[in-house]
Amino acid sequence: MENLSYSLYFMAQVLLLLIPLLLLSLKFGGVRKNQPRLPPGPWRLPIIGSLHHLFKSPLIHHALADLARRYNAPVMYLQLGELNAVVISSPDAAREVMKTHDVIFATRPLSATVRAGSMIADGLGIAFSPYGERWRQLRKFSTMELLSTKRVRSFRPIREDETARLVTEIAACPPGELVNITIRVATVVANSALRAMMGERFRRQEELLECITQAIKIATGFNIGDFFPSSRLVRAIDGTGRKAQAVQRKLFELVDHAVEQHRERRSGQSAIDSEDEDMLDVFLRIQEEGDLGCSLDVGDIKAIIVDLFVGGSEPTATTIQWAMAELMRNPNVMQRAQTELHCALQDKSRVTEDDLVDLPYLKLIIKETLRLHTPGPLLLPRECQEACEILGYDVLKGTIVLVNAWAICRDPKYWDEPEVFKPERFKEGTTDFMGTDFRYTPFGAGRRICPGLAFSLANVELVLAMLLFHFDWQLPPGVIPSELDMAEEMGVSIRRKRDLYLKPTLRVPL
Ligand code: HEM
Repeated sequence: MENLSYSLYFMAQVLLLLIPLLLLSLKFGGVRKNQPRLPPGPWRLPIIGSLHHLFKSPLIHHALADLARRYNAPVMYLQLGELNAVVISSPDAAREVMKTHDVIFATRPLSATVRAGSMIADGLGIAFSPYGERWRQLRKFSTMELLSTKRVRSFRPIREDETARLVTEIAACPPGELVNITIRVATVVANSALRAMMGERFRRQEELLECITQAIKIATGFNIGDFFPSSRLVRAIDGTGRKAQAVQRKLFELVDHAVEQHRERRSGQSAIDSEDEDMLDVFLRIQEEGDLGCSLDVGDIKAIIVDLFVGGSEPTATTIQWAMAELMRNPNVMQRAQTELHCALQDKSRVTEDDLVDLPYLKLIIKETLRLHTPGPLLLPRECQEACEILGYDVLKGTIVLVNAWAICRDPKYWDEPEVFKPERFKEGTTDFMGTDFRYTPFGAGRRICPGLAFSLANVELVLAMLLFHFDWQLPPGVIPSELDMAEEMGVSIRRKRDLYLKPTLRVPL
């Protein structure tokens, strides 16, 4: 009897507990109907969310491509610490982000590392300025004054001089010696870019390059503080913010120094011919003339120069390095490219930029290289400024959006034999770099598309043409083409993990 009354009492307790739970769940069920329909994604842990899934590969674009495949999710939701993120892995979804809703996604997120750097106090430059009037003015200034076709053409003597120096140095190597292509190419691209930006007069070039290397390491490292922006403790333990600040300060001090050098030179001489101006000259002239329609202070100048140099040099160099590696792995393609060059140049002893127009196959090689080795595999992140829908899924305001252009460029749904290097695939059709074919967006698309396209391609085409015209190339002894190491490593762009060494044989002396 005692047991029975205890059981009744227990059941009554359970019922008493269940009724409110039932009511709550009914209420909760009602709310759920109005809850956002988030895209699918991997399971999450408390606090860190989906972060642990990213550690499955040291290359984040690989890890994200695997997850998107596993969850069959062209639009995939991830909770990265305190941040909401959505990863885009299909051309249709990419079109919605970079075309249909371009304005909503035209701002970039500012990570805790970037916020911590003094960058913000000095000016955000083009890449980090939020979408709006200020960004529009800076972008217009850059595209019309610094990176226009006319301006890029005016840097032609610099490019031809630097590439001629590269050929002379390689030709002077003892016969049979292996040449480190990775370093040679990185140097020629950095020197061309620095001369175009700051002229030949910049005396602290080595210091600047070292500082930029540091900045790249910090910006591309895995900084746990970036995922917990509200936690001072995590940021303090992480310590990246302090390092970023120190490097940024040094970087800006060096650019300040270059600005001073330019000011001194300008004050001591009459107007510089527009053809002879480097980018800093253009900045200072426009600042003096004051006809930009907006203020341009030294902070802006510093931030833009750093943007252009940091954002532009490494992707340009890695494109050339990957192209050389692919040509060594594909001797037929190499032979065809060299035949095209020698036919187009006939008896000439050097390549000039005028010759590049007659090299359609070389241009196909560059396109194919940018497909297989998309330098910015996740483009540059965007931030959702207003809740919206992508392929029927809700994307919340403040969500970080990553477009996995690398995964789309290697997806067999959109490319025939995607892992094979086949420049001919671009022969037919109209796919170009302008971001209108969302299967292929190595330079991004929409309002934020890369403004350095012409500047970059001018370098890639000339350096490649010179290397293939003046030399024949062999792999190191014992390495066969199909076994050439193609491992990747994360930098500002996806670069080769190990340097590429090749043996040159001089074919056409300069
Ligand atoms: C092969 C070489 C290059 C590749 C693959 C590349 C790729 C990209 C990509 C994917 C973006 C983001 C686009 C988006 O969000 O839709 C970007 C932005 C940018 N790139 Fe490049 N880039 C290259 C070279 C350059 C060069 C040479 C410069 C300058 C001299 C440059 C300057 C910039 C700047 C300033 C932005 C930010 C634009 C903005 O936010 O409005 N890039 N680039």
